[in-house]
Amino acid sequence: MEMETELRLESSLWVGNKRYRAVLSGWHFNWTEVDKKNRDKKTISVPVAEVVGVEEGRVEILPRKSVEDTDKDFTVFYVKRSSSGSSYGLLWRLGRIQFSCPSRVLRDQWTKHLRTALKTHSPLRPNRLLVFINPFGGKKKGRKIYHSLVAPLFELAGISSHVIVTERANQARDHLLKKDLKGFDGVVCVGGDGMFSEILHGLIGRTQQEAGLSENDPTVALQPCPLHIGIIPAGSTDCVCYATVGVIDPVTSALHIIIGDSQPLDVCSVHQASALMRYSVSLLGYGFYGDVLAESEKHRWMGPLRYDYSGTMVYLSNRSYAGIVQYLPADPLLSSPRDRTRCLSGCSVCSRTTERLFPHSSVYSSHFNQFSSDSEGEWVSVEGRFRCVSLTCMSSSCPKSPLGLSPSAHLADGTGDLILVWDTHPLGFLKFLYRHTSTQDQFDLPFVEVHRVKAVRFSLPSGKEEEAYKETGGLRGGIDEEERGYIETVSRNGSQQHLAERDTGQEMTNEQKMATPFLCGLCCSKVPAKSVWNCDGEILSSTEILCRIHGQLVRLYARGIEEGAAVHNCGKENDKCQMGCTLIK
Ligand SMILES: Nc1ncnc2c1ncn2[C@@H]1O[C@H](COP(=O)(O)OP(=O)(O)OP(=O)(O)O)[C@@H](O)[C@H]1O
Ligand SMILES: CCCCCCCCCCCCC/C=C/[C@@H](O)[C@H](CO)NC(C)=O
Ligand SMILES: [Ca+2]
Repeated sequence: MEMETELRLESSLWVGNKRYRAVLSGWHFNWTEVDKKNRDKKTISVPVAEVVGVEEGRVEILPRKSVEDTDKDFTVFYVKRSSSGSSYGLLWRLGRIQFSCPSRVLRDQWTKHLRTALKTHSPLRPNRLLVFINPFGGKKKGRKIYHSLVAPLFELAGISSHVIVTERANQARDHLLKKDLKGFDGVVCVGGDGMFSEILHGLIGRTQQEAGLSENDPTVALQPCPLHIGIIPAGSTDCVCYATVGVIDPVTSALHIIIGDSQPLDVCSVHQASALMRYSVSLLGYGFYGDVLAESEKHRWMGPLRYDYSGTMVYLSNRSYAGIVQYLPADPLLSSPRDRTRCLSGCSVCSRTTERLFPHSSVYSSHFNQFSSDSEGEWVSVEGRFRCVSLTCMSSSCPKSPLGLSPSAHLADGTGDLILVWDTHPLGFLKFLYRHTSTQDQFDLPFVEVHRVKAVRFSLPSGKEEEAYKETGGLRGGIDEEERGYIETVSRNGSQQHLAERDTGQEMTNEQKMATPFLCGLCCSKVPAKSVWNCDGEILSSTEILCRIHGQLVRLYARGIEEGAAVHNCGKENDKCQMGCTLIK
């Protein structure tokens, strides 16, 4: 046995009847079979940060925990990447190896050193977690997913959890706003994007309350949240999980939580006049995405299928909406939404942002304010008719769209991508939508623009707030056979020239809007002149809004998409792909 520094340990160990040389040194723990011929020798190397737990004896945890406590054995549990990769990121599974030592003293040395190394190399591992389970999310399997797949792993890792199964919407948010959170290292939500949004609002709100900051003021530099958020996917849409982990898999997410991975995330605050409306991370969408959400709310009984049904109905309704979009461009020298890069684990663009936002290396101290009224002069303004206006702080990849709404967007660069889809022929818009499902560039279309931004304002052309319906006079968006929209030609240069044709009608209440059937633009004559905003799956009650991106406002137990993960055109798992698809790195 050799022991150089406190954290280096090397000795012979047995696994079954085979002898191994095991080494704990620096950041790695590895073991190599010794009696093999050189060319067959294989070393298994596990980063210490990915060791899940070390137990005395021969331990199994599945189907239930069993311990055979022999005094010369110990078991190491670690993160093992699954060979059957998934559609985007890598699946993580629990690896296990049982070692036998020549003596009890050596066994105790190994367990002690490994445990000390774990603490040293992953300081953000949680000890105590607050867990909220939405029992009604997705296929209503939240409780089962947590208790059968996640809780045994937390127990193995020595994490104590306080579990709350919610009984009403917003219970988790209210708890985080009001109750004592002392002693918790993080908050875990078991549910979908809606449940994540509750946690996000609760934690951001609580942090600002404690810092004495007003969430309503869009110019205030909000305080980053000290508690990490873990997402165990169990919803209908788990876009935030997919875009930050690369796979929708409760075990993978639980392992990221256990080892204390830390992924900062940009958050967009949405204001009306000087009041905060909501926060968004994945999609703030007006037009198509707002209409799909409003329509889908009427068909909740369909479950997750309601989005496909509503998407088709809204597409057929063939709508476009007038609006004025103003945006504050981000520094084009730092990155671009068209640079065809991808934000992967350890992304250098996001790391540089961390250095810029937190120059004194303490994430929770001086947060640099990226946004001030000095930037007022730099706003760019465009006006016209849009199929959709979308703002996303990250790629927003999801199983339906493996590369996402904006494939080169960054999780934590302090910016969002503003996607403007000008009015166009229905087939052009279908092409745009379809490209989200493949590797084809959805921005390489003449009626689409994408801008990397720090803030956005949206307003209706004068008079539009009072107008609700537009007489279409038949085919809309089909007047000009060109793909580039007919309205775009008169209004996209930012000169704020108003549309030649004005919408007419009167303002509807929200309830009326929700009750309005989606009328088909091909055969019906009246459609509403205003859409609604879809804010991460919630409908906003205002149309005219101001949005501001707050760089790295929250941290998730995740690490972004790991390099080497593959994406299939077909969106299927590697081993199930039947289409001979191209792999995209
Ligand atoms: N006990 C509860 N009863 C009713 N609603 C709840 C409860 N707990 C949480 N919610 C609400 O349910 C909404 C949807 O939850 P979640 O995101 O987990 O599931 P989902 O199936 O993905 O939903 P959606 O697709 O509608 O976003 C959330 O906005 C949350 O506020
Ligand atoms: C002809 C094929 C058309 C396919 C169109 C695919 C477009 C997919 C783009 C999906 C982006 C999802 C972004 C995430 C949004 C979430 O915030 C939100 C809440 O869960 N989900 C929805 C559906 O609004
Ligand atoms: Ca971003």
